[in-house]
Amino acid sequence: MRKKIIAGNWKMNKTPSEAAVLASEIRNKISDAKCDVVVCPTAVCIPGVVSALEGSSISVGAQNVHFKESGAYTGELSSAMLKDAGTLYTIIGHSERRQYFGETDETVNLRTKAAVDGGLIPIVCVGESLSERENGIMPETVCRQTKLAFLNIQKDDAENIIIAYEPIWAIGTGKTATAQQADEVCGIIRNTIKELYGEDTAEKIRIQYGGSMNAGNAEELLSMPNIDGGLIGGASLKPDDFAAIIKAAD
Ligand SMILES: O=C[C@H](O)COP(=O)(O)O
Repeated sequence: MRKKIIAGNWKMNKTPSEAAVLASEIRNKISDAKCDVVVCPTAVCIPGVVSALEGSSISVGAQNVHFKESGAYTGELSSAMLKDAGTLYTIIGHSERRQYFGETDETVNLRTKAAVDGGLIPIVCVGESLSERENGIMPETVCRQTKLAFLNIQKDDAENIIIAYEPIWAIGTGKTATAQQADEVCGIIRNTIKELYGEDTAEKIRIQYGGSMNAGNAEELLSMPNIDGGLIGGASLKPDDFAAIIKAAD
């Protein structure tokens, strides 16, 4: 039985002081979660959020990580920096990074390796666009993204990586994949992991769904056999809604 994992991606929202308040509000609402809970604020908010959540069971994640350890990479953050600041997870390859910041399957793989080597748990995002789905190449897209993200990742490390399936057409649109659609794709991703590492790894790895998950639809999505959690955008900024999603996961 895989433990569910609910992660909030706060994206480019909240100032450091607002983020610390939000973290405290969330902490007050979910003291007894049975699933893993993660919040991912912007990098500048990490120290305040880490301190607001100190002593709680909620972990902090980053929204990205660079693949080099240090050097002339203006504006970037290494695994070591994030780890030292108190983060345990990092999102990698979110579709917004792929769409607006030139993220490729190759850089997603480099970042994934750097995160693993630096002791961070990657949350690797994959997902098809609407036109890929409509043209019948959704399976090819998610298989390719998954295979390339895991290139040169050892089996022992692979099983700890989290994969987030996020159909681009469902992100921030209010248009959720049906539970059946989401489960089907998470199953395709799990099969890809089985091809790469074998059945035991495929059974252990956790696959989240992300894309307009909210308090109303979380229970159905999270009850599906291949969905092990959620990567939540908008609803993770509302403590009551985020708490309701965590309750649905428990
Ligand atoms: O990382 C989170 C996803 O992009 C989902 O965002 P959303 O819940 O606002 O649709």
